[in-house]
Amino acid sequence: MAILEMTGIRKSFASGEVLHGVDLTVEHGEIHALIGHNGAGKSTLMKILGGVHPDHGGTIAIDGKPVSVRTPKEAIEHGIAVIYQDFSLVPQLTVAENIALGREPRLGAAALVNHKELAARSAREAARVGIDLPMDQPVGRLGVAGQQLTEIVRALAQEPRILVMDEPTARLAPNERERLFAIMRDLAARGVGIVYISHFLDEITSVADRITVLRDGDVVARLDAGETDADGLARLLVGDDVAEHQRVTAATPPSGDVTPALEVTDLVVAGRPPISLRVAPGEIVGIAGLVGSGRSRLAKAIVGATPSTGTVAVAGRTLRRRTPARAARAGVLLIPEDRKAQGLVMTGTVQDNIELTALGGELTRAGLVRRAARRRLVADAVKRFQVRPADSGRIVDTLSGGNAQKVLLARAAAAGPKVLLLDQPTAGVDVGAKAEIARQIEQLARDGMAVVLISDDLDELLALTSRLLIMHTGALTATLSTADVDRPGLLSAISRTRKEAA
Ligand SMILES: Nc1ncnc2c1ncn2[C@@H]1O[C@H](COP(=O)(O)OP(=O)(O)OP(=O)(O)O)[C@@H](O)[C@H]1O
Repeated sequence: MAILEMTGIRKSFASGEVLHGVDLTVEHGEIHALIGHNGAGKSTLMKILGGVHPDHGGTIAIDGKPVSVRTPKEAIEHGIAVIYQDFSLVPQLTVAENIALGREPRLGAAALVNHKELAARSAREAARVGIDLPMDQPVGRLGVAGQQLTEIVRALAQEPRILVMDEPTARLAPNERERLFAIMRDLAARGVGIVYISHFLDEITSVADRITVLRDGDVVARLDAGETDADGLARLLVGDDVAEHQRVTAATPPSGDVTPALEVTDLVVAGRPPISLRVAPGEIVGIAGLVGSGRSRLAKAIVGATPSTGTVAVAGRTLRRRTPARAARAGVLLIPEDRKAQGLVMTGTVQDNIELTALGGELTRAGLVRRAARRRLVADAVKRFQVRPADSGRIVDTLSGGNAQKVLLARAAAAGPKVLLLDQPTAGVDVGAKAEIARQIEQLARDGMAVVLISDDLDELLALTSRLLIMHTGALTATLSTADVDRPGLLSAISRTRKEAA
């Protein structure tokens, strides 16, 4: 008997019905992948299972018995744990406190939390699944990968019978991903039913047992993982004409003596060795490394979002007293990894968000044509980055995760900076849109923008960049010419630097 059966699930929002009678069955010990394009309805279906959207049609049965899952608490009582795509952590609380959230050990009958017991128990729960985390740090200070791992430990600590993971690897580096797969296989071997959402199609064919494909709120295919490969899945997802992962002619940096768009000299961040780098106008430079290698931190330091010493020059002019606002005015923009905390105003419309950075530019001075010009600019950005629905009046919080990510990119492009620092720009974006975003990044470079691309997606780095910088524990350990390296070569460069530094 199946551990989970969702039957005829329907769900509507004010904008209309987004799930049109979806069936999903998961067996004991099965890893079941749920895939589909951005906005297909995957997260909505899993939020229903997690008790977040009580008003839905259809039924849910566990071990053949119909159950009511109308609140998150009911979901937990039925042994359902859901790891959401955009985290539900409390940034001010420590890692240990977040892991124990809602399950805090009490001191006697009093309402006081037993902090000592809490810290010890959370550490035990993390150790049991082989995840190493700084237990007494506020979770808001961790990078996105650390936050993702905290969510995973928290979910596993509930010892769920049904575990849902909504894009758990979108923000993890390759080594962390492998660890998570080992955990998943182990849980499955113990009979847990796992629903796994991911846009990494090659991961899916290797880790999942069965696959359900959603398109616009309908199930369009159900198959065994062994029946297909990543290309086959890509075709199922978006039709026949996609799945281009080949090299998009990497932008060639202009030859001769051009002033670099970005010149970083002896940048020292958190006491690590000084870093210098130059990026020419029209060049795309990639930064690869493991989680914790200091890539995001370097990007933040360049725009002054984190303290550093050394100099940063944009188009030959040194930035004085670096802050993100000054850096943006000088023409260098960072699109951070954490779209919710640092990137987007979730309660604002798509229009509001895109204007936010585009303002301050020429549009504010354009007098009468201002409003019309703005509207055109936003509509153009929405179209270019394939935001769905293509409605600039939509509140960002009601977009699917991948579409929110596209708004962030559209906004950056609309601002027209000289230098764009992109930190994991396609995390959570489906294959079709990914290829389109790659084309847009390429186009921005062709138009003369310098791009620094931080990514865990090695194929993306290989397809788009002309040079690759490898980082490890805050230091720049190698520079490779992309033309001279392939995927295995890049992987080994990333892990080699780890051994050398150890
Ligand atoms: N709170 C909401 N209000 C209105 N519409 C919503 C809300 N939440 C989701 N939607 C809409 O429901 C549809 C399905 O979204 P959902 O987040 O389930 O997609 P998804 O398949 O998980 O996409 P992604 O891969 O981008 O995460 C989208 O059109 C989205 O805009």
